[in-house]
Amino acid sequence: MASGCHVANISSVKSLSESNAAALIPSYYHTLTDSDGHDDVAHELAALIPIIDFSHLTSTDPQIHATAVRQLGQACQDWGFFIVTNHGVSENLMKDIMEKCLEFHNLPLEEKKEFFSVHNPLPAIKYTTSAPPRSIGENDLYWIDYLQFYNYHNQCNFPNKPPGVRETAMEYSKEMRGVARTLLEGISESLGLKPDDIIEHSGFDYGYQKMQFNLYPPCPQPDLVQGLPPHCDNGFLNILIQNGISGLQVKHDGKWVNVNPLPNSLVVNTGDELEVLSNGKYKSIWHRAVVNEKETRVSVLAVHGPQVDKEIGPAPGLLEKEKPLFKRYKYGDFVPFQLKVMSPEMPRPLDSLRITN
Ligand SMILES: O=C(O)CCC(=O)C(=O)O
Ligand SMILES: [Fe+2]
Repeated sequence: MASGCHVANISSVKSLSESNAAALIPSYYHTLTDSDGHDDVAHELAALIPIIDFSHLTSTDPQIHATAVRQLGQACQDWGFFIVTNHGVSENLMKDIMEKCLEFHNLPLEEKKEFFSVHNPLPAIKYTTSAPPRSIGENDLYWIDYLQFYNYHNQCNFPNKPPGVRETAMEYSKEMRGVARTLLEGISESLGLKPDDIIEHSGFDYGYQKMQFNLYPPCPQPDLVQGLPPHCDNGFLNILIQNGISGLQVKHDGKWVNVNPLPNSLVVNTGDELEVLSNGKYKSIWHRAVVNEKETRVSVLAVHGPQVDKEIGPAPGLLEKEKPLFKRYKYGDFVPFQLKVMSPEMPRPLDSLRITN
């Protein structure tokens, strides 16, 4: 890491936001350029983000199920982003995990610093500030503090503070894995495969899961900064809940679209490994988080991927009829390379896995 890197000297965006020093945001936070600013947001498209009724997907009526599978496939193909309703995850559990997220960020800095890490991209538990999850300390900083923890290889790396977070996070992560599994079965079917094809090929049931507690404090100059820069996520399906404050934007048809929170719904996006397993049909999608002047935005993310030591590639069932567009690779070898800042103008790390001829 460059010695001039600012992130090592910053305690948290939360404390910066709460101090007078925030009145003029330091220039190293100015990452929202004119060409990619708030003006480019296509507000008219927000209402078109697909909504998937999860109860239709799990319906025992074959026709209702088949329609839901078709809608899910269409949503993955057209948007790579969709909102899931009637998912059956308890509202109390969703409320509890959001509260634990906020309680974590409200802990004294000294307590949070136990998990502070800017150097190691994949520690078991990591708290950091200002750096997007895909970088390890650039001089472009972002208006976010976050805690992330991993749950795979039968390891449960859940934090032990604030009190009760462990139990809530364990229950929530189990629920999210279940939702992701059912969605993945539907997606597999939508590709003409057997429901458990993707799950089996990738070792999903023993797969990678990452949880992330994001905090975007109020920002006096929201038009200059970004919470998270444009990026694509790794993994299959990433599930986000948020506290009713807008900020997430998805790139669709070359324009940014606000993903406005719908009460009690889950926001789902497709990640790099779904692009690979679907042999390029369901693209990993660009998104970013912007911030606002008045309110603290909180989001909880659950990322789901293949088994870390498994070699994966386009689903074998698809290759009976088509040529592979991606090389096979071991997921665990690739994850660290995905932890890099990207922009829609740059080739994605995933593109290095493409078969070009
Ligand atoms: O907080 C959000 O709305 C987006 C979070 C996100 O995209 C991420 O953490 O990868
Ligand atoms: Fe993301």
